[in-house]
Amino acid sequence: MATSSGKSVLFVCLGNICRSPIAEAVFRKMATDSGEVNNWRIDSAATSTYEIGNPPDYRGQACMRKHGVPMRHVARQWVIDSGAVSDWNTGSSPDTRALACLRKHSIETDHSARQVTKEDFLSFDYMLCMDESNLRDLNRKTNSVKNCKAKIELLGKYDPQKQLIIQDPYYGSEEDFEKVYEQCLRCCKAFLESHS
Ligand SMILES: N#Cc1ccccc1-c1cc(NCCCN2CCCCC2)c2ccccc2n1
Repeated sequence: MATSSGKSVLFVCLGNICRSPIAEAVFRKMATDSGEVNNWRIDSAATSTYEIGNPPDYRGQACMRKHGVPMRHVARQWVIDSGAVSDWNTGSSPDTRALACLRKHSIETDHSARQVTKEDFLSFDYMLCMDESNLRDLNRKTNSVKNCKAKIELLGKYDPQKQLIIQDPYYGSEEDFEKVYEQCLRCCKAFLESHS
């Protein structure tokens, strides 16, 4: 849950391995560079169960590395790989101070895809999705959520170049991931500026 002065944004797409992890990483880097990252809770999720637990698509990771944008969405595997000697924290996320340290040194960390939960609708200020089918899926899910807090919008609504839809690059090429990156750059910049 974000602090009272904090704001929160959940980026959403179909599988949470292509578009929304890129949007999350781009927004986090912008918020970090502008000194505001500690005011924000930033996350990403899927409308589907297609890829739960999987890392971001390798084409998206390559695109992020090329642009020097650390990709975070630290997963359980971070704890399992480090192999805690105790079982005190099995299954929990890494300590936020550890995350901050990783982030500060632009150390790339793992991401594991997750599906949007009912709690997300109650705890995020914004749920920003990529295309009309994400919007339909999210709005349909709100039917079973009482007093939804989140403002559900297309991330493309913030694009100064008015490209409303961020197309699914899953069956696409490196260029299609580059286009997703450019759109996320424009939209996240405008969204951050209009909410700072
Ligand atoms: N669906 C669609 C679709 C339609 C047009 C363009 C792209 C996609 C597409 C397809 C994916 N996985 C292949 C099908 C998955 N299986 C579909 C039937 C249920 C069992 C799972 C994606 C996976 C991750 C992120 C984005 C994806 N996007």
